Amino acid sequence: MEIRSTTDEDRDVFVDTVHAAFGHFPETPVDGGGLWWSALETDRCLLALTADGKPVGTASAYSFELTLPGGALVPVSGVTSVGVLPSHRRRGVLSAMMRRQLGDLKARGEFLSVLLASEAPIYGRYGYGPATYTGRLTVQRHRAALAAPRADDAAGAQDVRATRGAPGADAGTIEILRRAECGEILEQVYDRYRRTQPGALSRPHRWWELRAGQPPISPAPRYIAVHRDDDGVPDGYASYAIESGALTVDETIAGDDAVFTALARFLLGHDLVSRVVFKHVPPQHPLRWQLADFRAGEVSNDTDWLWVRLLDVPGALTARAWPVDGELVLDVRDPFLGDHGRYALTVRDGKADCAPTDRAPDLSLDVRDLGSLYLGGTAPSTLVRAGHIRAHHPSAAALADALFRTDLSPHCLHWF
Ligand SMILES: CC(=O)SCCNC(=O)CCNC(=O)[C@H](O)C(C)(C)COP(=O)(O)OP(=O)(O)OC[C@H]1O[C@@H](n2cnc3c(N)ncnc32)[C@H](O)[C@@H]1OP(=O)(O)O
Repeated sequence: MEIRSTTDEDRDVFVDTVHAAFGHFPETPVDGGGLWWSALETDRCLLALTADGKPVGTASAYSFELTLPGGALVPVSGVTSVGVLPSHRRRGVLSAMMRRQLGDLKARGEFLSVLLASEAPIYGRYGYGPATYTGRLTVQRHRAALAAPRADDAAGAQDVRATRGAPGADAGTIEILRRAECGEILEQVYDRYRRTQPGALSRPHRWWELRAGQPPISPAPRYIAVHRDDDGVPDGYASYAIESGALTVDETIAGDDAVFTALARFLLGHDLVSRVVFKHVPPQHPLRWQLADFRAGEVSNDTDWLWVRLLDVPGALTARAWPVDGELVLDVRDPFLGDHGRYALTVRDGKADCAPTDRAPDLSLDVRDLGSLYLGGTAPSTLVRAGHIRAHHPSAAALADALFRTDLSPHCLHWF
């Protein structure tokens, strides 16, 4: 079997092979763009071919920027379009492609790779661990009143007042636009948002230009509620559609919590719908707590989203910011790439130094588990309790929890 990168001439073969691997028939072109294949970077696509030249496997990667805890923006590969024809599965084609791809990424000097997994059992063996999580919040519209905030209530004991639809309750304005009327507003608002949100990925201009991906990028019909601040500057949007009595929100992008609340209040106030479904709500999002009736919101589709793979442990650990000072010795195994390293992580004033050491380890872990911890979305103590990470003394897990924690939970809602 041969694995080689593609050229522009291979594009149709590559896309046909991906479709066949996923059990789809070839797509007919969509008027005005919208094929997410259009954003593929040909030189980052791999084809696996049999000895007689038949294409049987595909893998690719997009060039994104990832926001780390503390706000550093780093280049990452967004692995995608991974597929093997049903006729050639379980013969090691994927493993061969992953080995080639990880080698290529390291050779490019990248220290992180990310992906969205079609099935959870596939990618742990290649060193990827689930690192961000997401869910869907469904709110019954007739129970959707938001509670008034209590933080500034000096008495501290007043009853919750329902404020749904209360005029002037939120600062700024909301305008409903059609997708085609939005110009570059969505791209600009999204870009400002993702730079401050750990775990968020850039959406390169090319994606918006080509209308690649899912709403609100794609040409699928959607209403867009654009929020503007008191100076008229757009600082949030929600993309949504109404069908069969349900208002479904693809994504709510907000510069801060107050803008999110204003958009949520607007969406929850719609007549003629029985429920409002917010997709991509991260765990512990305050919206659930803002409902006057806590049980009016039901969380479903609670699942992993972004998986992270460290390609260079010191490079990755020194790139993110750290919330407290401390020292931790990590013994990290990377079975797929045959690597093993022991590192002293020393954090001072938010920055880490990470150097090889032969000191006794605090934690022993697989690189996939380090991927899960890296963005702060998974507590080390959880993986110790699960039996995946070994803590060598009683205080190791608590120390690691304090170090890996982030002020803002990581979240990613880009689909690729
Ligand atoms: C980032 C993305 O693009 S996600 C999309 C992934 N693609 C899909 O889901 C499309 C449909 N599925 C496929 O195309 C294929 O089944 C693939 C790509 C998932 C696997 O390709 P294969 O060539 O069969 O994998 P390969 O033979 O290299 O398997 C390697 C190991 O993974 C295991 N494995 C592969 N696929 C799966 C799976 N879906 N579930 C559980 N284990 C799996 C194999 O059993 C094997 O285990 P072993 O090393 O212990 O023997």
